[in-house]
Amino acid sequence: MPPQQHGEIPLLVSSSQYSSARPLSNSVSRPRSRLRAFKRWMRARGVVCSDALRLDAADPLGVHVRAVAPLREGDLVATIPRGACLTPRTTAAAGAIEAAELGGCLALAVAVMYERARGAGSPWDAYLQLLPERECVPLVWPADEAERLLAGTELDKIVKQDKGFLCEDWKECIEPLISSGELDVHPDDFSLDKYFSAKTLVSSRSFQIDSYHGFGMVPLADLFNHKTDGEHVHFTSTSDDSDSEDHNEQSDASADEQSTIENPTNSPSGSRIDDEDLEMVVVKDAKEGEEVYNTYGTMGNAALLHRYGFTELDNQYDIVNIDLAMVTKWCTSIFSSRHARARVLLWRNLGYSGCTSQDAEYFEISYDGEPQLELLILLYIITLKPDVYDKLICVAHDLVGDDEHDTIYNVVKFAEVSSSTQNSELNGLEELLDVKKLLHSESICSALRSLADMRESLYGSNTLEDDEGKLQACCIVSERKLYHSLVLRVSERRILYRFRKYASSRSKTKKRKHP
Ligand SMILES: C[S@@+](CC[C@H](N)C(=O)[O-])C[C@H]1O[C@@H](n2cnc3c(N)ncnc32)[C@H](O)[C@@H]1O
Repeated sequence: MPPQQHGEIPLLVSSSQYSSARPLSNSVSRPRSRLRAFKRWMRARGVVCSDALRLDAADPLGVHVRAVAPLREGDLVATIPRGACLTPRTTAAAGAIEAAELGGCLALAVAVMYERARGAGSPWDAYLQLLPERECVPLVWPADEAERLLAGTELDKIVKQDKGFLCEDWKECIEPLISSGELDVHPDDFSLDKYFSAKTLVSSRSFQIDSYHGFGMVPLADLFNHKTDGEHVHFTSTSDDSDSEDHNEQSDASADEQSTIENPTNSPSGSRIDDEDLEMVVVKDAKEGEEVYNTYGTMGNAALLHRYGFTELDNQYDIVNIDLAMVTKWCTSIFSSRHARARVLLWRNLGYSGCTSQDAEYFEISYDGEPQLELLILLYIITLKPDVYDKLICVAHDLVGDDEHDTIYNVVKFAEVSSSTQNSELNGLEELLDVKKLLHSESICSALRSLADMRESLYGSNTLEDDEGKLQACCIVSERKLYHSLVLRVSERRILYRFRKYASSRSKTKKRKHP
């Protein structure tokens, strides 16, 4: 078989099928009659959906929205009263949520569990009936499957960590709520399992509404599928000047602090309430018959799979990370541990660091295989000759510039002058100051290739071509977890392929110019 063109694999199904594919189990629980009931519910709750849109519940795919007439930029296609949204403020559990001082996504998950438990008695029953029991995100995949399918990927270990944190939240916040008796719910309706299910819905379909409501489920707005850089509509508020609420918000705590809508009315508890309707506005024309997409933000496949349970082929926002721990491991395979510690320390003293998340520090490799500048600088410092390093540590503080580029310019200039003077081999000022070239020396490029190999080895013994073959043979609908985990693996390994190519081409260019 000829090798695959990296970065391109054929779509296995049509793009509209791909966009809204759901496992069969969901389709069984969401027949079209539920869609009809939801439309009646929308009318009763003042939710207005333009006649130019059609809501489709195509079995076995999920709900998606289609244009039945051409849509033009600026068209208003939906209005949703804030009161129709299910939020920690609008739920009948609002008092208990406030008393327990629950906030953010946890508060919304309680609201969802509570209204689900009320069944037909809930004002959101017809809406909730339309939602899947749970979104197929890795959090709710069987543990052994998640471990096997995500091994080596950016989501490896994260799912286990998530589960740990959510179990803690449940024990600390939800169990006491059940035992307090304040909500008068059956414990089964607030079980850990139900909490996980609610969390998947919150992570995949909630929006930050405003400072009064916080996170909420926004009926109708949450029926649009996502397309990276290809959305037709934005979710917004008439009073939201910043236009910041155009996508589903994430479940991380930082999202709690995001800017919200200015509210003109005061609520009893002091917050100001905005009563203007939320809106969906067309931002890009759509043809009759086209699926109408929203955007959930620009993110790589790991984030898409983590929060929403799907991936996109050839996603330009994809990245692969190389842990600092992996860099030090590579370093100690060549130099001593003392060397590794000292060089990392100097790098830090120069004001550099990697990206951080929880307890990990890492470097990003972009979609086109380019490593983060901080990694190149660290490798430059690691590979400095001992005498240059000795001189550098004495003046490190004086070399710290206004930004990372200033600093690296100062450091490289100092290091090159130090080594060249000693060898009496100055190559001329121009050569000295070509920082980019100096950060791609043969030794640094060789380190990059070793790091690519080390990162690649995390995927196990099969090759990228093996994964590509499996992906082509896999069914997006009946093998959803396998399909999306393969897209994630393949996308990441293609980045590593480009990363290796990047390292090889840089060192070759340098060799040709300076034989
Ligand atoms: C906000 S909902 C969108 C409406 C959803 N299709 C439904 O059936 O209700 C988000 C979920 O839709 C699905 N989805 C959205 N965009 C998708 C896409 N481009 N490809 C595959 N699934 C997508 C994912 O399951 C995601 O968690």
